[in-house]
Amino acid sequence: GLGLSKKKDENFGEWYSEVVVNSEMIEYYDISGCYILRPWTIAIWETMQAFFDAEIKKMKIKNCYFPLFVSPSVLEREKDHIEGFAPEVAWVTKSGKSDLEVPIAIRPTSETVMYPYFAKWIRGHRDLPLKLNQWCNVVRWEFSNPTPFIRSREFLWQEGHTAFATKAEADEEVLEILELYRRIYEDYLAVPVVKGKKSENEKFAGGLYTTSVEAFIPNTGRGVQGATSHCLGQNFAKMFEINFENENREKGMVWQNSWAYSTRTIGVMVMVHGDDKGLVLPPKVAAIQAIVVPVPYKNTPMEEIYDACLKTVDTLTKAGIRAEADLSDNQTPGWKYSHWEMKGVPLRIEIGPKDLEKNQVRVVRRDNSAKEDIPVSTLVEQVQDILAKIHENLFNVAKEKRDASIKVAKTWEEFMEALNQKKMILAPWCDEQEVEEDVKKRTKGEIGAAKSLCTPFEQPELPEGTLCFASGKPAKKWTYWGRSY
Ligand SMILES: O=C1CCCN[C@@H]1CCCn1cnc2cc(F)c(Cl)cc2c1=O
Ligand SMILES: [Mg+2]
Repeated sequence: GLGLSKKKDENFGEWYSEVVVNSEMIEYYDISGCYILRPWTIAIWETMQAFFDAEIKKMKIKNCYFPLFVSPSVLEREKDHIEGFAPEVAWVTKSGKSDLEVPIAIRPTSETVMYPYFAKWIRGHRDLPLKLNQWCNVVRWEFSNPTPFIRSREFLWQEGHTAFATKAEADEEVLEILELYRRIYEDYLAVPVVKGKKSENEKFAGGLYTTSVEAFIPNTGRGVQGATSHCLGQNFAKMFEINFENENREKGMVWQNSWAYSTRTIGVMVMVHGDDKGLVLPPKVAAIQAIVVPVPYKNTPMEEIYDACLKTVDTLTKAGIRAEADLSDNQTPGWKYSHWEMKGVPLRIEIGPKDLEKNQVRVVRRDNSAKEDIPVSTLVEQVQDILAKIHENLFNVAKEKRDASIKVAKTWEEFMEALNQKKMILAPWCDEQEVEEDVKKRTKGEIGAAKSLCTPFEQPELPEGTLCFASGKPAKKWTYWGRSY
């Protein structure tokens, strides 16, 4: 029957799998780590894509499309860039019955695909800045436990690749894009994130520095990297000889960035807002924001009620609200309530005989189950207002839970206690790489080691003489630590 068999606070992993399937977002597939993304998912992806695509167009970034396939010589251009990643590269080795002369890699990311052409297209300073983005899929044959949206062998993303004459321009764009990622999480998905800088250990090895927005899943006590914006410095320019002649005819190498968010964003939203009745959709990304359900009463004529439902949908739609009516005649109202709650529709509007009499509708919120009778005359503005309140409430509840999961630790004991309480830890750190390596070793366990999540741009006061929680050396910064996806 309807309803989840697992509870979020009791069996999170199975609860999550059930929610993404029962809400009709995901269908499992016969190849491990691959999932079918159903329309309920794609509607969310398209809403975020519409926002992000419009924003990067304002920044004069142009969309392009590079091939899925990468030749080995190009992929392996820089040994140290990929040596750690080699095991997750997927290869095409045959066509039909015959072996390919040379196997061809499927892109896991597109630096090595694009940058030989950046070198060809960039000659003089007039060719700069070159700012490209592509919406595509990538394949990484990961072995750690696959999780729909969060960790899959193929996923959808956008990857931006830009080249500038100066570092200052690159630095500025890194943060402009990071702000767009914060807006995707906080303004669309109602998920609070922390903006910060990755450690030398956790940054993109091929780059100069990495910034990210970090989310947190209180139920599992794990951080999750929400999106990344890297400054690549001139490393790839050197590797691929991407240089240009500047105004005074000097040869210079370009300064590059690369940045991405993926369908992982959707998994974070499900984990943060979902409950024991199923998915809870933030209104901005809900394909249906209000579902109208007729409530028949013994012998009242159904036509009147159906007409009122269709009229309500029409009124709301005209006001730009995504509304639909569920007039299916083979399910009871109760069944419909459970079905649309499972799919996370933010608002349900019930219309029965007494609602007709009083020329009102009954509105029920998905986030807090609040019920309210609303006169038809003020329906549009009140529904708009309630949808805004739902977003705000989802964000505030998530932020409270996230903040309650943060513990400040100044000693190793405090750190370990908080880690075992599934917390995200804010600790003073000496910023030494081997100390981070040591933290990973000392926290290794079957549920994974702790690592640095980011050094938040918003730094609390660091009193003189504060010592590193792990090494006891003088601390240089406050950094978030935790287990992660
Ligand atoms: O995160 C982004 C933003 C968008 C463009 N790319 C960068 C860095 C990607 C790192 N990375 C991540 N995963 C990888 C997996 C691989 F198999 C290989 Cl060969 C390389 C990589 C790899 O470089
Ligand atoms: Mg990876």
